[in-house]
Amino acid sequence: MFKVLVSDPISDLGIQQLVDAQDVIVEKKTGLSEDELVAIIGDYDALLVRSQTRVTARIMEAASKLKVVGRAGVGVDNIDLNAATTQGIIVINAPDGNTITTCEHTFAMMMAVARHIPQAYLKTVGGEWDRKTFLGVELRNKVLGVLGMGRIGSEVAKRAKAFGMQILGYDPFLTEERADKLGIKLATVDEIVRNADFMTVHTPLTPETRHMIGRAQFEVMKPGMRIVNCARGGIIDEMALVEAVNSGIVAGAAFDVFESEPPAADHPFLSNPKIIVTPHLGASTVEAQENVAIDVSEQVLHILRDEPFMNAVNMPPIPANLQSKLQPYFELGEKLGSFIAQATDGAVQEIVVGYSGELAELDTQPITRYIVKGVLSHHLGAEQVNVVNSMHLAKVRDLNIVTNKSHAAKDFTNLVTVSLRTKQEERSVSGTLLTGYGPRIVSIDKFSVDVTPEGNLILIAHNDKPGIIGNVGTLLGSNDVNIATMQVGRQLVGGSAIMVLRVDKSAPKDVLQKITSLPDLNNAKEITL
Ligand SMILES: NC(=O)C1=CN([C@@H]2O[C@H](COP(=O)(O)OP(=O)(O)OC[C@H]3O[C@@H](n4cnc5c(N)ncnc54)[C@H](O)[C@@H]3O)[C@@H](O)[C@H]2O)C=CC1
Ligand SMILES: O=C(O)CCC(=O)C(=O)O
Repeated sequence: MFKVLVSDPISDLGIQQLVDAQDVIVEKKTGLSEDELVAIIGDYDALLVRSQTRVTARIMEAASKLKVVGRAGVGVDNIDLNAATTQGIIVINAPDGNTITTCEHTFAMMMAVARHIPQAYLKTVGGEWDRKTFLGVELRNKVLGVLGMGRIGSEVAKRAKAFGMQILGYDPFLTEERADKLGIKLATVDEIVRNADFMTVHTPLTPETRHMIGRAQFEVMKPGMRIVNCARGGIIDEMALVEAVNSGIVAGAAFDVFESEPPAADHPFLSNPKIIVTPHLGASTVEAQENVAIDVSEQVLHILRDEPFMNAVNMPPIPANLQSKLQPYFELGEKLGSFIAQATDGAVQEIVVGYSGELAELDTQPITRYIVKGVLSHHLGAEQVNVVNSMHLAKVRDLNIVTNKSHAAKDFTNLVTVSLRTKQEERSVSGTLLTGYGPRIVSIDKFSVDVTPEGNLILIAHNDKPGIIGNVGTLLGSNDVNIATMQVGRQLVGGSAIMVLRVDKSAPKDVLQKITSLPDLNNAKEITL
């Protein structure tokens, strides 16, 4: 008999299939503290949560029988995925079930902020009949900027068209072809903030999206913008938003999510008359809660019964017969994928993976999954992508993945090459495993290098001229960024060249910009591995 613990309020109808299963006992215990969960989790084979329960490393460590944690929803930021992977616990989510509901909440928020509905309601129930203060704006003919054109963002864009809005969309995976299909215009973040009348964010919270709308964006924003966040707190810098509202740049904002939830009683959003808020209700409809609970219950049953399952968000089992041969290449593959994703500009259209040497004899698909994971994690957030779902995520984004094999591996026993093709450019990186030294990057584009793929790197494209290395070193040094190692690659004296620096700490963005504007320097990118 399998025991399933439901530790958050989850739709009864949604978990009915678990309750009805002959081989499952379901127990509902909500509102437990971490200590209480640690004390009882050892009895259970599966744990079902929404977003309240924080499934911490301590809980995972105490979960001696636990096979699966099921998240009835999308975001898994309340679950320690690394701890789950370490303990061999599969984490699954229900990515599709609350898309429409959250999209509709976004619209509810957009309309509420356009027409001051919460503020007008409060006055009216307070006994005032104020028909002057709440002059709103129409959505029709307005420009809506959508940052993040995944499941929810795409549905928002579809509905916005029905309201007669023009839509500008930005997403690292949005190509012009897909934008055309959706009837929207592909734009940059900068174009969106300068031109949109309304803006809504639908990205995960990742190091890249944290504060993607901050002071710099508010400074150039079209005055009178109205902003909605029904995705994750922190994508928009809360304090910068309050300043922009107070200075009149932002006419109104509607937030369902906060950097810290619940927000403190003195959080400035809660007393600002131009900012309306809801307590993370994006997914809170009868339908969505049923959908996500049905989806997650179905997959939990499959996992408990050792049947094929979907929607895993952490590490899957590795094919046993190949494990010892392939495993050393998993880390290399993921790092090469991450490296090239960070080095390349534009929406990714194709990943070409080349295996040469002895590797060409093996089924290298598991390595490819790690490579694709590395590429996608940079844009989708590390907690969303894993080796189970990386190929699927690539497929739904129309990303072409091509694998080439060759027995010749130049000077190496094995060589893995990852090339990324975007609308703007094509770049490639090759790596190998050096016995006794581990993963190494041995070429970038056409240049030979020898770089250990870890830590903070700065990749610079420049012309091979005297004094460049000194100029870069001086600039970094004067900004307190210490260079640990340096590699330079060139083909011809005086021709194009690259420089790869390992630095002891991340270089501030403005320092990278200054490097790019040095004479004979073409660009500088920070790459974190
Ligand atoms: N308020 C609520 O109750 C709910 C919130 N959510 C949140 O909504 C967000 C979106 O969810 P889905 O659409 O289901 O996810 P999704 O994974 O389908 O879409 C996210 C999109 O963001 C894009 N993205 C990543 N980095 C970006 C960047 N720097 N700039 C622009 N786009 C970027 C990705 O390429 C992806 O297409 C997530 O944060 C999710 O946790 C989801 C459901 C309910
Ligand atoms: O369970 C909830 O209500 C939160 C939903 C959410 O934020 C998500 O699915 O990412």
